[in-house]
Amino acid sequence: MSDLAIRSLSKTFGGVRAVNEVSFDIKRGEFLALIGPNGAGKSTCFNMINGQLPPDSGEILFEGAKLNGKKPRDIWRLGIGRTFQVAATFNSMTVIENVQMALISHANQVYRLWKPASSLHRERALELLAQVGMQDAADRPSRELAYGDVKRVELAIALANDPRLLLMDEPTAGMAPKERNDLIALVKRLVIEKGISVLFTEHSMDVVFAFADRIIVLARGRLIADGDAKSIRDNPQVREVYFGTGKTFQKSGAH
Ligand SMILES: Nc1ncnc2c1ncn2[C@@H]1O[C@H](COP(=O)(O)OP(=O)(O)OP(=O)(O)O)[C@@H](O)[C@H]1O
Repeated sequence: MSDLAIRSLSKTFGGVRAVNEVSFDIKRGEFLALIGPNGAGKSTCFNMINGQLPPDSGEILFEGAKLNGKKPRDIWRLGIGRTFQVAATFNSMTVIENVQMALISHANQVYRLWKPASSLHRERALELLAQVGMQDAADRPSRELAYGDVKRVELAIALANDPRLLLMDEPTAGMAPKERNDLIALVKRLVIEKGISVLFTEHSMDVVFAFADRIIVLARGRLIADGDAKSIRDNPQVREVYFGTGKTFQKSGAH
């Protein structure tokens, strides 16, 4: 069974068909990239899957259960995580406190208990920080972190919820090429180790072609291609969409 099945998903804003009859699947443990030029409908697609935006029509099935109409919190509780822009309180806490907060919140959601102890979940938080290579920064104030390190902590926070599917909308936005590569390599390793599925958008084609198991391409709301790196690179329609907007697959960070 596929983890996530998207069936004929559509969304219109005014006269714009932002997402137009889009269908695709994600299998368990798959690292799937969603690409496409600006305005292709990627964010709209993400926001329908995570419950922020109701679809006009179509179905979203997670492990066979329908997600349409569910609230973001309920979708999150079902095991679909996402990387957020960090919370307003992020800078006022240490790195480990931020991860502990996420663990406390997860425990509260799942077991309905609340124990406001600062030592709570410290061991598990350290484990999560180790998984993203940030254990040595555990007791540093979060406000001192470099941008790439904030992204790693953000990932640890998302993992605190034990997701089976992780949605990452432009996780490397604003990062230098080397940092992008490192973050996506890290996510790929976690995908393999934990057997979770990831749907992500990324503007650097180098990164997408190097790490994604499969790539789906949106253009003007429609899905125009679905395949591995080679088939996408060689797809004439995909090439036209990118060359037509002055973008190439060659440049790192091309957008
Ligand atoms: N809330 C909204 N109201 C009106 N139009 C919207 C809204 N959100 C998106 N759109 C339009 O829908 C289309 C798809 O936008 P979307 O943000 O999903 O594309 P995208 O592929 O994520 O683009 P980008 O790469 O620039 O982030 C665009 O034409 C956009 O202007």
